[in-house]
Amino acid sequence: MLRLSSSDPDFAEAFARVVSDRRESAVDVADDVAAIIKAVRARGDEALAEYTAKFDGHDLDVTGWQVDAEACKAAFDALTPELRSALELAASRIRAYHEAQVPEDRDYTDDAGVRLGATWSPVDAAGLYVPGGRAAYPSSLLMNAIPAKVAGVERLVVVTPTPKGDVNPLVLAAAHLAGVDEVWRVGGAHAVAALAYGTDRIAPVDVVTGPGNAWVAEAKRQLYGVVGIDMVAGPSEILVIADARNDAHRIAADLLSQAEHDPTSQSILITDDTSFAQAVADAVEVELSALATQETARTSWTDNGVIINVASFDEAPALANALAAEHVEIATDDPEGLMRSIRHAGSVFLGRMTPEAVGDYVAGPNHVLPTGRRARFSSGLSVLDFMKRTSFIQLDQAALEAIGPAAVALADAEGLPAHARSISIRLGQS
Ligand SMILES: NC(=O)c1ccc[n+]([C@@H]2O[C@H](COP(=O)([O-])OP(=O)(O)OC[C@H]3O[C@@H](n4cnc5c(N)ncnc54)[C@H](O)[C@@H]3O)[C@@H](O)[C@H]2O)c1
Ligand SMILES: N[C@H](CO)Cc1c[nH]c[nH+]1
Ligand SMILES: [Zn+2]
Repeated sequence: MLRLSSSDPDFAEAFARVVSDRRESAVDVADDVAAIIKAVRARGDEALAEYTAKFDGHDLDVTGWQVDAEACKAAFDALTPELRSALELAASRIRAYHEAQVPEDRDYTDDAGVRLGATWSPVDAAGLYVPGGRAAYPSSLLMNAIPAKVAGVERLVVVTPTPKGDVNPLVLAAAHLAGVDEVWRVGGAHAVAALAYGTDRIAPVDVVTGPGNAWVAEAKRQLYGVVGIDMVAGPSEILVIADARNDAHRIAADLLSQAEHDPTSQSILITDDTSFAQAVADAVEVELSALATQETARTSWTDNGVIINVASFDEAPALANALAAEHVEIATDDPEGLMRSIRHAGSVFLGRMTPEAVGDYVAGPNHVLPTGRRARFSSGLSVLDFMKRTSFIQLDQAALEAIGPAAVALADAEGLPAHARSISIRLGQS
């Protein structure tokens, strides 16, 4: 864990290193991922089976490539009442939030008499990546599938790794609840490549969404263009801005909630109180020792944890904007005031009673969020990621007379006479 203070003479340099040393660039997987994609494109299911044996330790021909709808329903029916109502609460809150994102078509006629507008339509098929390496993620299944359903996507295809061949029943139950059409027991970069190019078994999709580790995130990045993607959602990260009025153990728990995802996850604390900084550092050690995920969380905290002391929270927005973290928790007296100055963040959690983890499961907004500073230019998964917009234009003679001559002039200026002619021929000009 790195301790920094904004009053240190070399702070700017040290902080710049924190900003640039993001995990996805630190873990250099681009070449490995390119080779995996090439193999899946060339050898399809054969390559999928090989990588699954290598990374997940099971033989797909023995354990089965796909989980059928009956097995998903059976898993749902077998849920304890407590888990069933938790899953249903999560699903209904996620659905309500995303239903409000459905865009409206536009259709209007402007002053020149030109009819203009746009219609929204869903993609035909969506590939939903549900992580499953170190932990299983039924919550990510809901976060992927519900907005896709709300958008009106017809074919929902889940890929998820099942290490050692063990399928997580809650993932299957969530697939049943969300109305997923196919569940394939493959994960990693190879699963993303299969969704993009298709194989003999898996028909290709139009868009691949969802979170994953460095290999999954890099595969989506490399395959963008072959297939649509939501954004690059890699190893989790959290920035907590907290004052000394917080309980140190609560803040430590928040930092570790993201550290436990992945050894390359990152947790950062910004505080204006040196004693509180030390109290949180000590509390992290205590909280760590009680975690079943201790090994991963400890590696993440040791390698990528940062505590930054600032003289005043006025310094925090500039630091937060440079970090552009996936999650920003603001546990200060005026969280709203700080949020207004933070422009680059995947999702913001306001106040002392809003731990990030509540957003991971049941708050409603999507937990699939950009990492690796990509909140500078991208947003969390939404209904719009499963839709595209088609504009339309309609003119009559009067409208063409009104705006056509300008188009003719521009076409002539561009040296494109056929363009000019296709307009002028309708204006009665030769
Ligand atoms: N940003 C977000 O919105 C968000 C949301 C949820 C989870 N996450 C992240 O998802 C990730 C889940 O990771 P996970 O590992 O548990 O599951 P995962 O499903 O993302 O990855 C596991 C798969 O990675 C592949 N893999 C592992 N080692 C490999 C190697 N050396 N070479 C090639 N491929 C390899 C294997 O196929 C394995 O099945 C975490 O990093 C977590 O932080 C991010
Ligand atoms: N924090 C993750 C996004 O980075 C989402 C998640 C799912 N389950 C638990 N957490
Ligand atoms: Zn989480």
